[in-house]
Amino acid sequence: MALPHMEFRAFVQALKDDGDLVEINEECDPNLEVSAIIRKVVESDERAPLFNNLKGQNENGLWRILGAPNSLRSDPRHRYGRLARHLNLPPTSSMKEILDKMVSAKTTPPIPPKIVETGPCKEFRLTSDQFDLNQLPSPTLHQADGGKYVQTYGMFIVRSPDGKWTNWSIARAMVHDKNHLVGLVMLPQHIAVIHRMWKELGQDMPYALAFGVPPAAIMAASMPLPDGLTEAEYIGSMVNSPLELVKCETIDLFVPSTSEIVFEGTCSVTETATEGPFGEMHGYVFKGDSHFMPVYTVNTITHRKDAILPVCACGRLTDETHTMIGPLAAAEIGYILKSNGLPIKEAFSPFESQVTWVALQVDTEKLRAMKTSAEAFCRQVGDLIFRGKPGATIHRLLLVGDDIDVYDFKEVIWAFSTRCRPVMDEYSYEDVPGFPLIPYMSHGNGPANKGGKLVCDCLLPVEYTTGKNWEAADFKESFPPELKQKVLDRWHSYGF
Ligand SMILES: Cc1cc2c3c(c1C)C(C)(C)C[C@@H](CCc1ccccc1)N3c1c(nc(O)[nH]c1=O)N2C[C@H](O)[C@H](O)[C@H](O)COP(=O)(O)O
Ligand SMILES: [K+]
Repeated sequence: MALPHMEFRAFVQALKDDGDLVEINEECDPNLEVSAIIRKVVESDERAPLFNNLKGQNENGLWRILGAPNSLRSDPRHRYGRLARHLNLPPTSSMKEILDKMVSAKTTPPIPPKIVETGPCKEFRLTSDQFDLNQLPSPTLHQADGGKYVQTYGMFIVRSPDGKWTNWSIARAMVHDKNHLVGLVMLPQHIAVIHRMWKELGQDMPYALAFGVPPAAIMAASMPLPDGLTEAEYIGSMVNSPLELVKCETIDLFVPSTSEIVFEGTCSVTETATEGPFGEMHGYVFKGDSHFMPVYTVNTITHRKDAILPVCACGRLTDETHTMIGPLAAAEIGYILKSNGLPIKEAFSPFESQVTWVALQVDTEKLRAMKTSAEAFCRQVGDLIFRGKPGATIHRLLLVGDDIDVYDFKEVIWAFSTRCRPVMDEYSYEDVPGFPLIPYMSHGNGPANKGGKLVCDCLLPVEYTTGKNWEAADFKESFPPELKQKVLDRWHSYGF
């Protein structure tokens, strides 16, 4: 068996070996019961549930479900262990180490994938008359959802008409009927950019939807990497070995050979159907909130025996939409700012902001050397991020000083609450694209697709000129080192 970051089934085994899996062998109903269990799991950072016995499985075991594939572990020492396993990092890895790994391939040469003849994803093949997506155990995730969201953690594979750019990404999709899905295709996402290219040609867009792909691949699929970049090569470079891909049965695209399940077909560039409502990443489902979205035809399904469908039952904290979308966007945002010469050290999206904020730790010594003003610096950061794609889902950028650990929300909210004077220290952006899925946008007072963004300056004026002129009134900063050491040494003998 391959390594966990390179094969989904090995990844599930690794979770089991870590004691991070609960196998449920009693029959469970994909209509809400499965999702209710997953919801309870992710709201308490419990072990990942593997549903081995679903109502509606077919004779070849199509399909089982793994819930909460990339959510949090309750043990603080292994908090991000499931994310670490996606990248072949130690389960004790910090979020910084995980995100640094995700940007590590920016500076190493791409490693193209290797095409292989066949693979486990080809064990079984079903043509469109041999399956019904409503009969298979497609899960209903929230009672007010508009359909069965079978696609929440699979990877769409689409390619530009000239064949030069193959994009891998996660985008949601629900069952429309026996052989069709309808899915969210929205700009500035690359799946929508490529869909438009096919629309201009007047040709339906070939797609593959691979479930249970190599965990390292699904991480890159969820990251806003640059336009034109082919994730397969990026991931190869990140894991320092070529991904193995196999050709689809009916279209000229390639999928990871160890994928659990592969849907193949075309995405219409003319036909749409109602999509949603869906219990989304910000924690809401608005009744009747559906939109017309493209229809995907599922012509063929290939799969492994007893294949596993990974499912993200998203909503309130903490699931894959929080552990991946915000942090991976923050990683890309941090990289963009640094490569533009700005003095940014770390970037993270706090879960407590429902990943609508990114906190940026500033190297204030370098900042002072810039001899810049707060306004100029904040505008420089805001212009670079809010006018680009990686910032699409982020509505607040918080600039904090060297003393603030952006991976610790207590630190971030302390700096924001005490160093950023409301209005005066905030720089607004009303003329940039907004993220229409945030409730104050989709169901708020202003335009859903435009504006509503801020750069919040949580640096005090002295940090721009002469440097920090305070001591934190806390154990760390308000006592001489030898006294602190004495207290720590004698902590138990005092009686604590
Ligand atoms: C990890 C994850 C990521 C997404 C999504 C999901 C999960 C679990 C859900 C559970 C399927 C929910 C939904 C969140 C909605 C969302 C929309 C647009 C941006 C971010 C989130 N979803 C995406 C969705 N994107 C849509 O366009 N469409 C989607 O439906 N994403 C985010 C998406 O994968 C990232 O933005 C990637 O950067 C996209 O790749 P790209 O930059 O276009 O090459
Ligand atoms: K991507």
